[in-house]
Amino acid sequence: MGCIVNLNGAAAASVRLPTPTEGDRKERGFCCFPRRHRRHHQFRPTSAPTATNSRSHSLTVTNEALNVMISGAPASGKGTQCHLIADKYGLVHIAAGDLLRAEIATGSENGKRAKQYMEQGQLVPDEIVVMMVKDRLLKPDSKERGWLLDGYPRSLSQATALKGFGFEPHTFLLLEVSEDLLVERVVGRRLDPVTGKIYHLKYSPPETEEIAARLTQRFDDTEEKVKLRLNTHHQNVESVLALYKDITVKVCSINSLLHVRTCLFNNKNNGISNPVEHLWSGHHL
Ligand SMILES: Nc1ncnc2c1ncn2[C@@H]1O[C@H](COP(=O)(O)OP(=O)(O)O)[C@@H](O)[C@H]1O
Repeated sequence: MGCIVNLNGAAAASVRLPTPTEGDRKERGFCCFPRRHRRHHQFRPTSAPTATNSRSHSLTVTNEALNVMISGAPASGKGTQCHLIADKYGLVHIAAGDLLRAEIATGSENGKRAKQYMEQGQLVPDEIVVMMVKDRLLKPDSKERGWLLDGYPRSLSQATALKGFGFEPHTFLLLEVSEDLLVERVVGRRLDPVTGKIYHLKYSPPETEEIAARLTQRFDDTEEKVKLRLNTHHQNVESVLALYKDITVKVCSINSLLHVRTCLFNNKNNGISNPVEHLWSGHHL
């Protein structure tokens, strides 16, 4: 079994962690980091250590920050999970799509080129994306706090490029949701440009007429474009997985960190042992 890490943040790397009992795991949501990456992490807990079991194994303190990659199809719940995970561990959330949209907003040549690909639901060429992500990962906050890289890599060449620059994740999270559900979520998804809140016309409608009137839709959130993006996603994820297979954790249809923890805990041999499709309510995009 890999290194046990409590995703509830109840134990810190600066203490000797108890070996969790079965009951501990169920109650507090432990997850397993794959054996190959039984590295020494410095996790930043959100609460004080509580466990004082004498049967202990140690996590040596180093200055190494936690580095996580997360991948999932459009509307698979990545945004929600990223917010929760980054918040929990104090990680810098770096979303490739956000970096690209920011570039588009500057009106630069790279931004204009990127937009053409994004409108087609295609991957933006590596020469634009790779350097953008690399530069962001090199910023001091990413190095100091650790990072949660969202939506990158989406191809083997992107993964290999990042590896070549010396960036390696400790774990690769893959969210898996059925295609029908994804299309429905994407097509009904709306953004409130004032608050930044995401709504769904059917599952999570705006609270007032005033909010409803100002909602916007992402230019690539149409059925046609999401299907293109889904195809691209499925084609590319397999090759990326090949590179990270030893550190991949698959998570099915989740809508809260609790469910991520459940899936992480139940993950065995990189397979899916706890599909929680029924837990998905569709209310959290
Ligand atoms: N790593 C990447 N490589 C190439 N293109 C990307 C990458 N990440 C995002 N994009 C482009 O930006 C678009 C929007 O990405 P994103 O915001 O992550 O939304 P989604 O998860 O819905 O695809 C993608 O459809 C793609 O065109």
